[in-house]
Amino acid sequence: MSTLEIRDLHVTVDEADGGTKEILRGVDLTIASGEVHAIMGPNGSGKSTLAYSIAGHPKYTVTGGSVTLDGADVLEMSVDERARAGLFLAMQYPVEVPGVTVSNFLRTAKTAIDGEAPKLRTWVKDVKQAMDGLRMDPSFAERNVNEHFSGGEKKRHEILQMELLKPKFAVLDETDSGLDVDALKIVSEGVNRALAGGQNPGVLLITHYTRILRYIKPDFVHVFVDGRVAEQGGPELADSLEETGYDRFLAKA
Ligand SMILES: Nc1ncnc2c1ncn2[C@@H]1O[C@H](COP(=O)(O)OP(=O)(O)OP(=O)(O)O)[C@@H](O)[C@H]1O
Repeated sequence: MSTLEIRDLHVTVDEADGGTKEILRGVDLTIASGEVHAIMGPNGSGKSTLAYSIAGHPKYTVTGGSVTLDGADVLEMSVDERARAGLFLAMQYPVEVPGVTVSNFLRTAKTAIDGEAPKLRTWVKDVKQAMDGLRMDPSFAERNVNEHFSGGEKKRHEILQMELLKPKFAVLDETDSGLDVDALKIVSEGVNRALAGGQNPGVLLITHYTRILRYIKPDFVHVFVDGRVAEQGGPELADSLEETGYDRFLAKA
């Protein structure tokens, strides 16, 4: 059983004109193994900034608060130390890695995270099984990471990574964006397989739409407004947001 704890997190970003802007203004969130937490909120409320801050993106400066994984200070860790500690972050805009195939990338990542190369025979089987589950053509493994990937291919590739790297905690930023109805189901099934797998990960799922929550059942829903959690509840909160929108939170902010 692991816990990812975010306490009173404040984050600023450097703006192009040389100024700084505070985006996260005191985020509190605790995620335990096996829990799915959905974060919903209006555009620009800071949801992706939270994901980037947990990932250690250099553009975002933590000015206060803490992020700990089983008590260890995540903010003190380098980006690769965070991955080795068991954090996985699937970003809204993944970068292209020309010259590195999906197959090489996955094996290198797995080796770096586990501290030893995976046994070839089981690894090849695991990759094939995960790709089959996500209905990915085997030729996909020989393509360069994210190069000319369609929106749906990027999302499948992220979930493929999550299934194979077996993190303790996964932050999925808009995994549902750009997916057709069939792909949404396939990708959600991949997340559910990872949730049911031995690692029992905790998941932070950033989304605009409740449709993905029909497939991936959240234990908690957090409404993110103006850089902090404005309200939390169970899955029924997502349904009420669908009907009422964010007006009542924006009025308070
Ligand atoms: N690197 C950056 N430079 C300048 N401003 C930024 C940067 N990153 C985020 N911001 C600003 O911070 C605010 C929060 O952005 P963020 O992307 O975290 O919101 P979001 O809730 O994920 O939005 P969306 O739902 O539209 O994806 C926005 O006003 C955005 O313009």
